[in-house]
Amino acid sequence: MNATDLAEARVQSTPSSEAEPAAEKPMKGLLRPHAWSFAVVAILQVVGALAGLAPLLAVVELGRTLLSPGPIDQGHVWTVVVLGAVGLFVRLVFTAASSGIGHVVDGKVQLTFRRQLAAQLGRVPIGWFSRRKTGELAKVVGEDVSAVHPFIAHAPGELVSAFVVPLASLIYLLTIDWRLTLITLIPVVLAVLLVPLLMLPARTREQEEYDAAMGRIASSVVEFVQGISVVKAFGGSERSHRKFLEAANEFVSIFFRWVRGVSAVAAGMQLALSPPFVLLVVLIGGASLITSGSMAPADLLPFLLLGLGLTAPVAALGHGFDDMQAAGRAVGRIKEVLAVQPLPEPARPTTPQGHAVELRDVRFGYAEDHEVLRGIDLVLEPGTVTAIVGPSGSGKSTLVQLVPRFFDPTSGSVRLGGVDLRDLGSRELYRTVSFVFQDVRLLRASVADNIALAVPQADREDVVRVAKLANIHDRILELPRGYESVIGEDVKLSGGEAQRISIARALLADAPVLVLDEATAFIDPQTEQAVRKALSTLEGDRTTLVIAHRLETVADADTVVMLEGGEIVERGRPADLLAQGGKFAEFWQSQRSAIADEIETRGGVPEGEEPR
Ligand SMILES: Nc1ncnc2c1ncn2[C@@H]1O[C@H](COP(=O)(O)OP(=O)(O)OP(=O)(O)O)[C@@H](O)[C@H]1O
Repeated sequence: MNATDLAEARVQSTPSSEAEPAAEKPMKGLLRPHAWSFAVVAILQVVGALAGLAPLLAVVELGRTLLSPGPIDQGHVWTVVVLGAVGLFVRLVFTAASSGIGHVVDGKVQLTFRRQLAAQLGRVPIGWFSRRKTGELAKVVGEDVSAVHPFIAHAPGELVSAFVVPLASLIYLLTIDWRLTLITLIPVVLAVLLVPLLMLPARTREQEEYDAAMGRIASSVVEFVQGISVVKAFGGSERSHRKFLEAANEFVSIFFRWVRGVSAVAAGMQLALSPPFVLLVVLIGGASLITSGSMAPADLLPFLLLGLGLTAPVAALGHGFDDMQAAGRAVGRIKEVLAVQPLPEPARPTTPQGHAVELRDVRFGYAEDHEVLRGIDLVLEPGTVTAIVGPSGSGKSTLVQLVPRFFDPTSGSVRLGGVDLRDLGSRELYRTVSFVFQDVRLLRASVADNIALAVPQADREDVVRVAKLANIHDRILELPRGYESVIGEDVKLSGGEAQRISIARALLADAPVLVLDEATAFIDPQTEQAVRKALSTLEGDRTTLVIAHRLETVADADTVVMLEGGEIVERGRPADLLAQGGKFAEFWQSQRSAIADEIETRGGVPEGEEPR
C-alpha cells in the first residue's frame, strides 16, 4: 500500500480498540494479559519434565533389581515397568498441553503485534513511508513478528525444563554419590563457561550487522524486482544490478565474519554437551571410584542415564539461544516502528470555513540540516487552479504533499478554510482534500471497491459514472469479472490504467480541494484528452493545486508558481509571467524546445499527438 492509498484508507477506517497509541502499550503490557497462560505453561512443563524422569529412574531401578543377587521379585519388576510407562505417558500429555497453550499465546501475541503495527502504520505521518524501504517495512511486519515465536511458544517451556530436569536429577544423584555427581557436571560447566563468548559485544555487533545486511538485501531485491522491466527495456543491467550485487557481496562478507566468530564457540559447546563426551567423563570418573572400591558398580547406572539428561536441556537452550537473540532484536525493530510519533491530532477538531488553502511562511526539511522549502507564502483560492513549476529537486512534490498533511511544516503553517491543519483532524482533512499522485498503487480488492475507497457507500451507478469520466469504464468491462475483478488476482492493470482508476476515485470522492501531481503524465495521448476533460469538470469550484509537467496545464492555470531551490521565485498569471520574460518565461522556452527536440528525434509528430 502506498502513501496515497493509506491516506484514503484512513478516511474510511473507523477507530477501534486496537487503535490506541502504541506508546501506551509497552511490550511488558502486551505480555501481561497472558501471565496466567504462561504460569499454566510452566506448571504443565514442570510436571511433564519431572514425569519424564520416571522412565529413567525405572531403568535404574530395574538394573539394580535384575543385577542384585538372589531371586527376582516379579511383582516389583512389573510395578517399576508400569510406573515408568505411566511417567512417559504423563510427560507426553503434559508437554503436549504446555506446548499447545504456548502456541496459542504465541498466536495471540503475534496477532496483537500485527494489529498494533497495522494501527500504527495507519497513524504515522504518510510522508514517513516514502523514507522507508518497502522491503524493510515488510520484514518488520512479517518476519520480525514471526521471530517472536521461539520467545513466546518455546522459551518458557524450555527454560523450565532446562532448570527443573537437571535440578531433580542432581538431587537424586547427590543422594547416590556426591563425588561422581560433581564429575558428571563437568560437561555442563564447560558449556556454560563458553556461553559468555557468544554474548561478547563484538558478537552482538556482528549479529546486528548481519540483520542490517539482511534488511538491505531484502529492500534491494524489492527495488530490483520492481525495476526489472525498466532494466530489461533500457539495458544497463550492470548498473542496475550493482546495488543488489553490492548488498549481496556485503552480506556474504558479514556472514563469513559472523560465522567465523560463532562457529568455533558453537562447536566447542556442541562437543562438551555431546553424549559420547558426557559418557566418557562419567565412565572415567565412575571407573576410578569403582576400582578404588569407594562406589558400588550398580551405582554407575543412574549417572550414565541421568548424566545425559543433565546436558540435553542445556544443549536445547544453546540451540534456542540464537532464536531468542533474534527474537529480542526483532522486538527492538518492532518497537522502533511502534515508537514513531504520529502527527498530533487535535483534541477538539476545528471546522474549516470554506476551502481556501493558505501556506504562511512555511519552512520544511526532511533532515534538520537541510531545508527543502523556505519562506513559502501562498494562497490558493476556491475555484482556481494553481500550477507549480520548477526544476527537478526544487521542492514541488514536497510543497504539494504538505497540503494533505503528509508532513507538518518545520515552521509556519498550512491552513485550510482558515484552520491550521494541525487543528483540523485527519477525518475532516481527508474528506476535504483529495489527491492524485503519480505513484499509484491499487489495493488488492475489486475494481469497484478501489474506485469507491473514499466513498464506500457509493452505488454502482456512481462508480460507473466516474469510471466513464476517467475513461476506464470500457477497459473495466473487458476484465474477467468486470467491476468485481480483483486487482492483483484477476487482473494486473497498466500504470496508465491504474492512474485512471485513481482519477475515478478522486472524481467520486468529490473533495473540494484537489492536489494533483500531473496525474495524466503517463496516460497515452488519446485518453489524455478525455481525462483532462474529466478533471476540468472536477475542478469547478475546487481549490486545485497541480504540479505541472505539461505546457497545457500551465497555460490553463489561473496562477503559476515558479519554485527554485525551495523558494517561490515568480508567481502570477501565465500570460503575464511570459510577457515579463523572467525565470518562468525561460523555463517555458526550455520546455518547448525540449518537446520540439523530442518530436524531431522521433521523426515527426506521432499519430494522435499535437505538438505542444
Ligand atoms: N522523502 C524524502 N526524504 C529526504 N529527502 C527528500 C525526500 N523527498 C524529497 N527529498 C529531497 O527534497 C528535495 C526536493 O525534492 P522534491 O521531490 O520535493 O522536488 P521536486 O521539485 O518535486 O523534484 P522532481 O520534479 O524531480 O520530482 C530534493 O533535494 C530531494 O532529494
